Amino acid sequence: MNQSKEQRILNFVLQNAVRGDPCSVLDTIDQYCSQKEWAMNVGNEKGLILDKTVEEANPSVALELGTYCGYSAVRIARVLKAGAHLLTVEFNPEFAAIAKQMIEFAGVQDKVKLLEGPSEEIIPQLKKKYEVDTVDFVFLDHWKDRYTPDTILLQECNLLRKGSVLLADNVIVPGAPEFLNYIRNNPHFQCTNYPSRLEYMKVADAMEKAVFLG
Ligand SMILES: O=C(NC/C=C/[C@H]1O[C@@H](Sc2ccncc2)[C@H](O)[C@@H]1O)c1cc([N+](=O)[O-])cc(O)c1O
Ligand SMILES: [Mg+2]
Repeated sequence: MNQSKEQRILNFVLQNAVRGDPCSVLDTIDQYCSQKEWAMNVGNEKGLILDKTVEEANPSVALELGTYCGYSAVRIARVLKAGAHLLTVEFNPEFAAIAKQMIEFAGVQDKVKLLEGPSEEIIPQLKKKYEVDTVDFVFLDHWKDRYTPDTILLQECNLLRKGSVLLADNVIVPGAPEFLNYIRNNPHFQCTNYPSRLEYMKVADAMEKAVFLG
């Protein structure tokens, strides 16, 4: 049975990146996806915005919705302080298996917990089953029509605290217009837009940061 694109990306990393070196894994994925096959990793340009936002938030507990191949999980984990950890949620078992291997190859598995299942089921389990009090940083990069319901669910589950930082990918392409409308008109969030470009393309995209005000 011929391989999936995601399997080809993982194989290219296993054969070309340096085991235990997260930057090498990121560069190798970016090389493959810019030269051989496009894939929906956040990429290096928006990745720099992600890096800066995570460093500024300096989270103890970070949450990612939409693991895909694990590119942003590796990207986030590599800048987390000692003792901090990332919970990343993926519901597609094939992508979860790829991401698990990617995370382990990068050597950040001690900082990352991959939770398999849909975000709408996992989020309500975070407190009791995964012993989370509140999340300090959330990266939204899953289905764009889930950004708003999951942001509401995070609030309903009391998982946000004053100062929790949300960062949403793709608010221009593919776009998340309903999320932008929700979050920018919500007095409990302070929003900032970061114009950038779609990964591996000369197409405009942007990320939206939303700080929860309590
Ligand atoms: O569609 C995009 N992303 C959707 C991502 C989806 C990822 O999250 C889960 S869905 C899920 C995970 C957890 N819980 C519920 C659902 C999928 O299995 C996939 O791993 C996208 C598209 C483009 N583009 O240019 O077309 C560019 C991007 O940067 C993108 O992020
Ligand atoms: Mg994205």
